[in-house]
Amino acid sequence: MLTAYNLGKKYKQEWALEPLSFRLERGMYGLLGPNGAGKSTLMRLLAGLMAPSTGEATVQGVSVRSGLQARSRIGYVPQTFQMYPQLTARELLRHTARLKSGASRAEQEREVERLLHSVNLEDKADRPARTYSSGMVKRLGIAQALVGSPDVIIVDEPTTGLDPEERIRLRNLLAETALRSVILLSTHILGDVETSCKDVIVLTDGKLRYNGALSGLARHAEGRLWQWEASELEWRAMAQERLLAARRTADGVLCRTLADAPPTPYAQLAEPSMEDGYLALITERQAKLAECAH
Ligand SMILES: Nc1ncnc2c1ncn2[C@@H]1O[C@H](COP(=O)(O)OP(=O)(O)OP(=O)(O)O)[C@@H](O)[C@H]1O
Repeated sequence: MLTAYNLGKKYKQEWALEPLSFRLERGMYGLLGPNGAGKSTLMRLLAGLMAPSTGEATVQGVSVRSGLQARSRIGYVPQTFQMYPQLTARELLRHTARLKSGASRAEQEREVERLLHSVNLEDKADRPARTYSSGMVKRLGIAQALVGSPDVIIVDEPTTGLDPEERIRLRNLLAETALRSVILLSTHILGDVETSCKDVIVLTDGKLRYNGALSGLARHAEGRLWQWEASELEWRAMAQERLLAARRTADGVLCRTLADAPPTPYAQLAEPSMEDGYLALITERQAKLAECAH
């Protein structure tokens, strides 16, 4: 179990992450938010890599800042995983196993082989990392985070740079791991969250905006999602940035937008998806900021 109690981070006078609290049980959770929302700050705080300005995070009741005891319980994969270029995948995983795992050498070896297989790096396991593609480095990053079967795995943008086959393989590996661990994955790819996570955390401007079931996210766009068919001329005259989607039809362009009132007399309320709900959440905030600025 991963818990945040009043956890927050300030840089000088500014909150990068305003104090927040939550409790995550075993399973896979999506962490969503626009650029600068505070996702990396939250992940680094939860991984114990950064001292909070307030509050604390714990794994199974142990503070994530309590050194070795906590480190073996947490696996973290940063957005860009860096390693010594001359090390091979097998060497890195062996080294990580020695540091993190209390198991016997023979068990550590078995785990290294199992992980190389899981991330499809068996064939390249003895080549130096400098010869790896970015997707292979990403997969190696995931494998090192899984060493020692930690209780919590935090992954920043896990599928960026992976081809579709590898993306599916990785998603399945994380889904299987989520049966026994807490997995928090930050991503800009809503599809990854939709296929893998039951619950989601949304941050905007350093604030916790939503923490709950993925299915509940759509509710934020309910009664505010409008759809109508515009002629091509009307569509060209519209403020395009206000449209969530525009799809050509036989007679014109099918438009969707978020608004408190119908944007045209022909617009009808539409059934929102999780993505519409997410966009409603993050644009609400931007709209309020714009109002304040005027
Ligand atoms: N070292 C730092 N010093 C000052 N401000 C910082 C520092 N690191 C991050 N910030 C600020 O904290 C806020 C949150 O940043 P963070 O990197 O956590 O966002 P993010 O959601 O991960 O963004 P992205 O999706 O772009 O990676 C931003 O306003 C950022 O400018």
